[in-house]
Amino acid sequence: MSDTVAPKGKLIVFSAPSGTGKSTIAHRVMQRIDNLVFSVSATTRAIREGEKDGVNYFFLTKERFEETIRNDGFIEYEHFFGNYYGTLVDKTREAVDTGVNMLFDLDVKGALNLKKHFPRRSLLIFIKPPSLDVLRSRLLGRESEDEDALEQRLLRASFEMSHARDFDYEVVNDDLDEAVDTIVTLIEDFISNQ
Ligand SMILES: Nc1ncnc2c1ncn2[C@@H]1O[C@H](COP(=O)(O)OP(=O)(O)OP(=O)(O)O)[C@@H](O)[C@H]1O
Ligand SMILES: Nc1nc2c(ncn2[C@@H]2O[C@H](COP(=O)(O)O)[C@@H](O)[C@H]2O)c(=O)[nH]1
Repeated sequence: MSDTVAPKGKLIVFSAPSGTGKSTIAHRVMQRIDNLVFSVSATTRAIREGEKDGVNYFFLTKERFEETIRNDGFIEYEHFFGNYYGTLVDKTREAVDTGVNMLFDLDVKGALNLKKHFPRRSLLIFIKPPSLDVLRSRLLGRESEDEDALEQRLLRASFEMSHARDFDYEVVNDDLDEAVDTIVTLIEDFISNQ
């Protein structure tokens, strides 16, 4: 898949250490911007309370995920936190070709890979927590992980933070309303100016 045939849709990518608030911000941003559709990734991780298959993720078995890898079904995929996560090629191609703007929530490697496929069509926004202590308390407050899984996520945070400068923009999610306002402006400018 390449960027050279002037596809119409734009790709907006959020990355951040787990627990920073990407999903929370994504939800609010989608309420404010028309023609912006969330890219539903595939994953092998267990479904969380309140999540729905096909809405938050396509929840696949490891075997099904690996079959999809063999069939070149992912634009990008990564393995971390003991699970696979990947962006489905068909869904992305369809959106881009039909002029739909998509919002992605990807780890840093996935974000940088997607940008390689769509260098001019993608906007990478890195969302930072105010501090690692705040990140820990947000993850604790979410009550979605056991202690081991929480420590795994915090350990990976410094790796993710080390790539912040590779992104087009960095935004701190301290005050949620302010972060959302800033990000909405960045996205609206990007969508309208290119
Ligand atoms: N600005 C903020 N101030 C205080 N709490 C926040 C803020 N933004 C998000 N939160 C809370 O932090 C927790 C983590 O947020 P969220 O699930 O959106 O993170 P995430 O980056 O999407 O994590 P993951 O990558 O693990 O999916 C949630 O309980 C959310 O309500
Ligand atoms: N490279 C990719 N990373 C992805 C994708 N979908 C989600 N993610 C990232 O996974 C972590 C953990 O998510 P969680 O739902 O288990 O908390 C998060 O940081 C996402 O950004 C993907 O398709 N590719």
